[in-house]
Amino acid sequence: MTQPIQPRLTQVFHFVRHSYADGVAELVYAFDHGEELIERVRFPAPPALTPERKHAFDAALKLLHLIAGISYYKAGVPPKLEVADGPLDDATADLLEALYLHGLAEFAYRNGLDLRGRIAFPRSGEPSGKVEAPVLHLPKRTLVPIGGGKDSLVAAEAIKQMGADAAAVWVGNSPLIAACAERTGLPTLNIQRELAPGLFELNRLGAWNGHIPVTAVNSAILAVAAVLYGYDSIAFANERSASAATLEYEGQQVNHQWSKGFTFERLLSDWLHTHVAADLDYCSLLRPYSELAITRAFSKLAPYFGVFSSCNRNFKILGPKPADRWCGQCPKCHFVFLALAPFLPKPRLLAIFGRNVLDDESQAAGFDALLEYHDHKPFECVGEGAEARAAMYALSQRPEWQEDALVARFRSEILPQLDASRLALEPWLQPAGEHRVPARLHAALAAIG
Ligand SMILES: CC(=O)N[C@H]1[C@@H](OP(=O)(O)OP(=O)(O)OC[C@H]2O[C@@H](n3ccc(=O)[nH]c3=O)[C@H](O)[C@@H]2O)O[C@H](CO)[C@@H](O)[C@@H]1O[C@H](C)C(=O)N[C@@H](C)C(=O)N[C@@H](CCC(=O)O)C(=O)O
Ligand SMILES: Nc1ncnc2c1ncn2[C@@H]1O[C@H](COP(=O)(O)OP(=O)(O)OP(=O)(O)O)[C@@H](O)[C@H]1O
Repeated sequence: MTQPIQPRLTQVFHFVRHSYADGVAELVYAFDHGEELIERVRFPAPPALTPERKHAFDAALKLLHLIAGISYYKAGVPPKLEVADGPLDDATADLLEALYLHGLAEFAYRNGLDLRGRIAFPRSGEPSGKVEAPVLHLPKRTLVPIGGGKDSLVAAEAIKQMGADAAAVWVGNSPLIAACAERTGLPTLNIQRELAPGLFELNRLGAWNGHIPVTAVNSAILAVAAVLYGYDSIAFANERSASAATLEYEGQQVNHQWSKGFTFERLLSDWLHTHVAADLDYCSLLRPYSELAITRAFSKLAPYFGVFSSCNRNFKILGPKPADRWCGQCPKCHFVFLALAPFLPKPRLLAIFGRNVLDDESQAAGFDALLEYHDHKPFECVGEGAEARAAMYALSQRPEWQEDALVARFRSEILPQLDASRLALEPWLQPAGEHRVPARLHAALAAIG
């Protein structure tokens, strides 16, 4: 019998092989000479792959193998990476090294590790990355990923408003996401993802564990899906605030949401244009918008109020799910409550959450972190500190909120220490900054503002 492997003591992480047959992709990894770790991604009702798309499909699948490996690599972070397929061109290695370094920055920070200089994918020395991949004449339709929260529903409604041909797509088996996707009224596509069971065993044996950039994994899965089913665009719902770091540590920015940020969006969209198809666009429809602009847009989408949730406790793979859609205790519950409050009648908001989080003194520390008051922003998908302060300030000026415990505390204790000229809500509602939304979807972008 082979001895179980001690992940933290391993020397090499192997990208062993990947394959695809009958709608099932198998992604295989191993540490040293340990047992194979096999992740499976299941694409429902797969159409036959046309010969014109085969090359693009293989390239997208290979990237998925390399990106999804991050869940397993992090268990041991060994010094060497080996790719059985052979070394990578520079553009591919650059993309992966950026993803593994920055996408695991929170993981490294919280585990007291420094991954700088440690992550090197084997390189062939081939520059590539400049020449466009062939045009595949993909059908003009859009995959709209649904995450169960407000952001993707705002994006889905904007796409519907412009009358674009689109499907609501999600990865995994969350019934909550399924209910949101169905509520959009768009055709749906549900892709299943099974992590290698061996990962949970490695965790039990004391593997390194922590946050991974899951949006990158979902993005790579959807790139494969776009080629397989025929979609020319993938329109995520990643907001402008996602590019802002959670904290800075020894000169390195640590961003919980790195793979939701604009740097990753640019890297992946360029890579897809040069390695998969010149007419496959990857973008975020919400990139120019702050969280507050998005919550304002969402406040008009009442049909979703009874089905959506941004509370990530709903989306755990293992263990029990919370009894309520909103746990009311976590940073996401705190932030979404606060960010919706300026735009919804108070009774409506309390009905969504089933409680008044801002009138609960036991949640003070959580809100302080959101406001970056005596703490840094939480490691979660929440807006910028200045954005949270603007929302809290707006509530502190409104009679219906002023007396609630945490708003009253803000008025008396925190507000006197702030520069009042920087607390206006209005500037946060204006679109700003770069985006990668292709021209044919610009009408959807405009529908949000
Ligand atoms: C749902 C959640 O927040 N999970 C994070 C949590 O995981 P936990 O151990 O409490 O339970 P499970 O989710 O059931 O995971 C079990 C173990 O499986 C491994 N794992 C899971 C998914 C995956 O894609 N890769 C994995 O390796 C991992 O070892 C788990 O322990 O804590 C974990 C450790 O900090 C996080 O890794 C789990 O986060 C999930 C990957 C996840 O889906 N998180 C999203 C809700 C999330 O954080 N989204 C970010 C997007 C950031 C980005 O750049 O993409 C956001 O919304 O800001
Ligand atoms: N399981 C999933 N399958 C496909 N896409 C997903 C999944 N989970 C999240 N996403 C997508 O990743 C992006 C970021 O997710 P995020 O959780 O920020 O959005 P959300 O769930 O729509 O909104 P909220 O910020 O309220 O949680 C969104 O485009 C979302 O649709």
